[in-house]
Amino acid sequence: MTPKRMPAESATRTAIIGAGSWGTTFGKILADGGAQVTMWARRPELAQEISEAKRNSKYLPGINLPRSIAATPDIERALEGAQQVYLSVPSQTLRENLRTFRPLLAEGEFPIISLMKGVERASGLRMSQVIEQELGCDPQRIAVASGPNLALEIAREQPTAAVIASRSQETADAVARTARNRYFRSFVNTDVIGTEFGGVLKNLIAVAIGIVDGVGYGENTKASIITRGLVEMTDFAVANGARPETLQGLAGLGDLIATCQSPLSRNNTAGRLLGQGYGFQDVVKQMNQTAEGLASVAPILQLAHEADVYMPIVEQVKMVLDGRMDPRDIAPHLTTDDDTPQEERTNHEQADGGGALRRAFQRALDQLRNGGRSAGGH
Ligand SMILES: NC(=O)C1=CN([C@@H]2O[C@H](COP(=O)(O)OP(=O)(O)OC[C@H]3O[C@@H](n4cnc5c(N)ncnc54)[C@H](O)[C@@H]3O)[C@@H](O)[C@H]2O)C=CC1
Ligand SMILES: O=C(CO)COP(=O)(O)O
Repeated sequence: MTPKRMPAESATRTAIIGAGSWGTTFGKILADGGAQVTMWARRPELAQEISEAKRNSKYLPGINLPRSIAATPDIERALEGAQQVYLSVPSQTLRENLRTFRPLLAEGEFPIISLMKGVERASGLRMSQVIEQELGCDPQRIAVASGPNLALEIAREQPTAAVIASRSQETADAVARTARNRYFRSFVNTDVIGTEFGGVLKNLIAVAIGIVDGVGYGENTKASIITRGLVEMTDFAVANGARPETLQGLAGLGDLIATCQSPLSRNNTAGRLLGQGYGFQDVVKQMNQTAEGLASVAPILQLAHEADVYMPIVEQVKMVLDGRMDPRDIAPHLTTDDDTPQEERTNHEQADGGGALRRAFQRALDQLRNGGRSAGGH
C-alpha cells in the first residue's frame, strides 16, 4: 500500500469551515493528499477532540483522522494563511455564517469551495450564488465539489470520484490537484450550475426512494423512481442553465445511485421514516445530521414552476411531507396519472414540440386534483 503523504513545507494550506461529517471527511481527504488542513468547528470541545484525539466521534465514529489535521473554534486562526477555503455547513446557515466571516473571506484571491448540496429555502439560490452575493467576490474564485461521496465510506478510505466545477478552469484545476489522494479522485468541469443542481436534486429523489422503501415497496418501484428521477433532474437543471451531460456524470447519475442505494444517506433515511408513517416534525426531530432535501423541496418546486418544468416525483415528495399524500400512493403516480399513453422520454431534447404544453396541462390537472393548490409555490 502506498504510504500516506505527510504535509511538506510547500504543502497547500487549506481551511475548512464546518466540522460535521462531510467537512471532517474532506479534511481527511485533503490531508491524505498532502495538504495542510485547519478546520473551524463551532464548538470548542469538538475542535479539541479533532486536534488532540484526532477523532470526531459524533459525526465519524470509529475513524482515526490524520495526525496533521488541526481544528479550532477561532475563525481567524483557521483562515490564517489559507490558500483554499472549503465551506461545509448546512445550506440554511451559510448566508449567516458568511456575514460573520465576510471580512476574512471577501478579500484575497484564494479559491472558495462549496461542499454543500442544498439551495437556500427563502431564495432558491444555489450555494455558489449565496457566496457570490454575500462576499461580492469574483465568481472565478468560487468552485463547487459534488459526486457520489457518502462521507463515512470515504472516511473509511473506500475509493470514489468527485467533480470540481468552477467558471474558471484554472480554479477548478487548482482545487482538483489539492482535493485528491489514493482513494479520492477529482475530475473537473466548468458547469457550476449542473454540478450544484445534481447534488441538490438527487437528495429529493433519495427522499422519494426512502419513502417507498419505508412503505415496503421493492426494487421495481425504486428503479422506476431513480430512472424517471434522473429525467426530472435533467429537465430541471437544463431549464436552469446546466449542461445535460453533467447530469449523466458523477454529480448527477453517480450521486443519484449512491444516495438512493445507501442507508448511510440522511435524505434516504428521512424518506424511510416518512414512509414508515412518521410525520414531518417527528422526522426532523429524529435526524441528528443535515438532510438537505427536506428544506430544498419547496424552493426547487417554485423554480420548476417558474421555468415550466414538470417534476411529478418531487411534487409527490412535497405532498407526503405536507401530509397531503399517503406514502403508499407515491408509486402509482410515478410520472403521471393521465390516462393517455406517453412516450418514454429519456432525453431532455425530446421535451420540446408539445412537451411544455403537455406539462402545463398536467400541472393544471394536478392542481384540480389537489383542490386548486399547487404542490410548489411556497
Ligand atoms: N455527509 C455527507 O455524506 C455529505 C454531505 N454533503 C453536504 O455537506 C453539507 C454539510 O453536511 P454534513 O457535514 O454532512 O452535515 P452534518 O450535519 O454532519 O454537519 C453540519 C455541521 O454544521 C454545523 N452547524 C450547524 N449549524 C451551524 C451554524 N448555524 N453555523 C455554523 N455551523 C453550523 C454542525 O455543528 C456540524 O458541524 C450539506 O450540504 C450536505 O449536503 C455533501 C457530500 C457528502
Ligand atoms: O451527498 C451525499 C452523498 O454524495 C450524502 O447524502 P446525504 O446528505 O443524503 O447523506
